[in-house]
Amino acid sequence: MNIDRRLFQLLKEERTPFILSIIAGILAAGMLVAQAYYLSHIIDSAFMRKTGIENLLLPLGLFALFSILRMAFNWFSHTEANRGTIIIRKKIFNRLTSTVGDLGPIHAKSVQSGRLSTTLLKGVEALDAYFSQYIPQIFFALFTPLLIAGIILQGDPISGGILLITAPLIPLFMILIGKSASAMTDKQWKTMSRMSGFFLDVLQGLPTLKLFAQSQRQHDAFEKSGETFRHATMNVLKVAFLSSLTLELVGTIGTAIVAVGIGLRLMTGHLTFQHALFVLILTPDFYLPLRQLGTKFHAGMEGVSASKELFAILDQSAPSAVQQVDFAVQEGAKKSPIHFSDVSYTYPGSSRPALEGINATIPAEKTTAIIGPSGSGKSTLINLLLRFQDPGKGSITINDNPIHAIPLEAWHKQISWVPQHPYLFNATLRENILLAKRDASSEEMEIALKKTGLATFIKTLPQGLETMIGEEGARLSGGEAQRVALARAFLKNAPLLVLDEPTSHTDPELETVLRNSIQELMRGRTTVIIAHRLETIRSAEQIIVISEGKITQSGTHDELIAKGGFYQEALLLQQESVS
Ligand SMILES: Nc1ncnc2c1ncn2[C@@H]1O[C@H](COP(=O)(O)OP(=O)(O)OP(=O)(O)O)[C@@H](O)[C@H]1O
Repeated sequence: MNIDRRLFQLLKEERTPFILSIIAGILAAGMLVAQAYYLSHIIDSAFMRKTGIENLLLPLGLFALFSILRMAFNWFSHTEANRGTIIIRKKIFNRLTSTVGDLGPIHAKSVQSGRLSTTLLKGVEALDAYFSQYIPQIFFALFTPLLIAGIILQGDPISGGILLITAPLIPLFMILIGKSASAMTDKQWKTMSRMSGFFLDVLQGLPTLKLFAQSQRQHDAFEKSGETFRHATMNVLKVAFLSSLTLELVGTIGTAIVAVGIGLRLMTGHLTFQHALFVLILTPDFYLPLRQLGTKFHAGMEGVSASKELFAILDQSAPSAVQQVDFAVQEGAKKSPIHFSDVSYTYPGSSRPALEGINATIPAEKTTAIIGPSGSGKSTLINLLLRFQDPGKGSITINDNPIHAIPLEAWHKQISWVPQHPYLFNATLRENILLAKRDASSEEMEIALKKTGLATFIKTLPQGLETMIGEEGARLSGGEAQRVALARAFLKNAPLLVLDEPTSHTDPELETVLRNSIQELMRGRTTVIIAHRLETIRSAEQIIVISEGKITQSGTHDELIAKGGFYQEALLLQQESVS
């Protein structure tokens, strides 16, 4: 993977602002030469030839004009480069978020969230210096010295020759130092993203660490990780300073040689004062873009290192949609059963399938309860139905269409999902509920709140529906969060309902509210529920028993009781625990 080529590809897609930036930068270089010419002319006329002020007015005016123009071109050049960079940043961020979205929550869970967020936010930010500074500087470092050398060569071949001989030393040193700088910046970036992942992990697991008296150990580990990062950063800085020093040295020595040469020829009368001054003014500006290229190279390096992780995300192919069936025209789909035909799924990196040879029919507008021991594959089955992952083998069809041929958004519109631990955003309660239907009317909202028993709870909140509920719903109990998820499902009013029945709420009053809400929600919908309560299981029109990734039993409550096996045993256990 050639990163630079891929970054250039991004640049090519948004080239206009960069072309404008480079043209403006080149015009600014032209203004610089004109400025130097008029400055040397003014000084020569005023001090050597003692010209009257009236004859200096025009050159002074032109000098001021070129100075203003140079500033304007430089400003425009920076603005355009920044504008282009913002467009690229936005584009790459959108591509990344849509790839992460397409890869689904299973992929997001499999990577450290701290590391992922560092890559998405800081990684994209790190591209700034690469595009807005380093790339335009490559062109300025090529063009400006050539322009200046070309002009100096015409009137003073010796100075021009010195410039042309010393100039290549700068890129040469840059290449030599750049190689080790690149490896060090890579290391620094990797250490930083690893440290972010570790930090978030520790932060999220702090209560657990405290309970197991492990917080000091983690603190030490974090300190060690910080030290590694400090070390990596110092190494990068050392190389950057060494590089600056070398480039400054070449520039200064080159300027000094030109100055000595000019001085000698001035004394022997081989050069006019004005021309000598003109060359002396321009010489530092000959080296400046080359030296700046060195500095900007180091600033851009972080972007190159970050882009390796960014492209690694973009390269992960999202599950492919075979043939996009227009779900909108599939009117009958709402009332159609869903068929699982020989479905198998193995998690990436796992040697054992989580589901194997699943054949089942989910009847339309009826309730199917999924039961089975922990780790048997219930959630995996639900994830396949939700298309968080696609089956490795076999197919899931509705109305004769494989569900993965339906556009993902259209499929998700048909489903309400109520997980065990619903995700709540750091927003108001209203915003969290309206996530299901942005344009819900106040009547719809009222009904959803009433049906989930949230209406009474909201009255106890200081700001009612406008109360901020904190990150991951920090201010809500597990039961309240579940009710928010149910309210979302009521608002969405989708024909397919996928539920993971709550297990952990002991308050009998709340349990009755939740159960009644769920029962009402299930009415008239195709429901798949990972069921834990006897009552829910018993009232389901179909029960599917999963064990070790396979369907071991299916049927109604009475049928399964008659057959014996896991269902009957689990039922007996539950009854015993209740009594
Ligand atoms: N992201 C994952 N990567 C690898 N293996 C996984 C992943 N998620 C689940 N598994 C494995 O797949 C199998 C089925 O897991 P699944 O979560 O579907 O079980 P479950 O029946 O829902 O369990 P529970 O009732 O405890 O929630 C288990 O062996 C589990 O270890």
